[in-house]
Amino acid sequence: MAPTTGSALAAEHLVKSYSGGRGKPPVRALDGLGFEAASGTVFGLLGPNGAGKSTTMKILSTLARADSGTAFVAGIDVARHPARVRRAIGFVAQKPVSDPMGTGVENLVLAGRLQGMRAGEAKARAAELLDRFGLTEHARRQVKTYSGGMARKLDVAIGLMHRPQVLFLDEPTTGLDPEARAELWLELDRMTAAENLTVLLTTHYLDEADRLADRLAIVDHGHVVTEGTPDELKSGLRGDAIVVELAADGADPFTALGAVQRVDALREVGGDGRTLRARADDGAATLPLALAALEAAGVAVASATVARPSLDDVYLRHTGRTFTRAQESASLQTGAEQLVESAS
Ligand SMILES: Nc1ncnc2c1ncn2[C@@H]1O[C@H](COP(=O)(O)OP(=O)(O)OP(=O)(O)O)[C@@H](O)[C@H]1O
Repeated sequence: MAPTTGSALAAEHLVKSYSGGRGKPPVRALDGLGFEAASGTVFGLLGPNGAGKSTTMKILSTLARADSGTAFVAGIDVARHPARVRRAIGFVAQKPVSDPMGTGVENLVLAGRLQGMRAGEAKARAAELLDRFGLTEHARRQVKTYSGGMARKLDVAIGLMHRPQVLFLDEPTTGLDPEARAELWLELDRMTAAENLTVLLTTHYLDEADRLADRLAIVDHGHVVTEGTPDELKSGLRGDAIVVELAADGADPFTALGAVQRVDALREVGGDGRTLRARADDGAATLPLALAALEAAGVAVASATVARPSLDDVYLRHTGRTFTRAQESASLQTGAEQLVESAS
């Protein structure tokens, strides 16, 4: 089926299995995955390791073929016209693509020439991108002397040399320190606005998906479990989280629990030691009621917070486990597979 008009990316019912190797059953990496992303937006695929994000990206960028299902990029069918798709996209892989012995500008110009740009055009575009990513003063240094954040920015610039309509960013900030991540997020914001790009971003960082994506699909076991803007997904959870820490020398937690359970506007009230948790439709309005109930019961409070639901809460709601736990179990599985591999 052709995508909706205005969508730069469209995938429908994608299925892909890999051989499990050595008599093991095949691995079903994608199990009916589908989504659409509007032109000029950043669409995020969020999921723990092994969820199927990279496989989706490989199919959309023509690096792999789906067993079944359809995919369109910039309105072009990836299975029928892979060469046309390749001209329309830029791909920033997890691993660096630049030559560490070359300078920043040499790497960019080479990438442009490989894409068929003339020398003058490639130099002008390289200068423009070096400026956009704040790399102009480092342009003539070898890339091996760059920090992780600078090298990553150069990778993104290389992916943009030929002015693609769609840019694929596979886990762009993995391995960067928090400061470099925050800086790259800012650059990516500016870049999508300036280049009028559609971006497909994969990430296993909840904060990155929240910060960068206009819309998100949460991917688990090869299919999309839920989709929307980060705010839509979080507000779908109905209500803010209220957390109250009781003072160490205050009344006993059972008295405190009983007091807040009597506040009508609070739901899902629970206690864990001296921490009380509850949900409320309007946390800011309900917190004073909870504090008044505690005071009336003679309970001293050390601190109280209201928090909007996080994407971790969204993930928990749709998959039954926290994102951190899913990520840990994926790492454990990978570790176990590596042990089996090295033992056999
Ligand atoms: N070439 C391959 N051969 C066999 N199995 C594969 C291959 N590539 C991926 N897989 C398996 O397919 C599933 C999905 O992998 P994929 O790399 O798409 O997930 P991901 O969400 O991108 O995770 P990561 O962030 O670790 O790359 C995993 O179970 C993975 O082990």
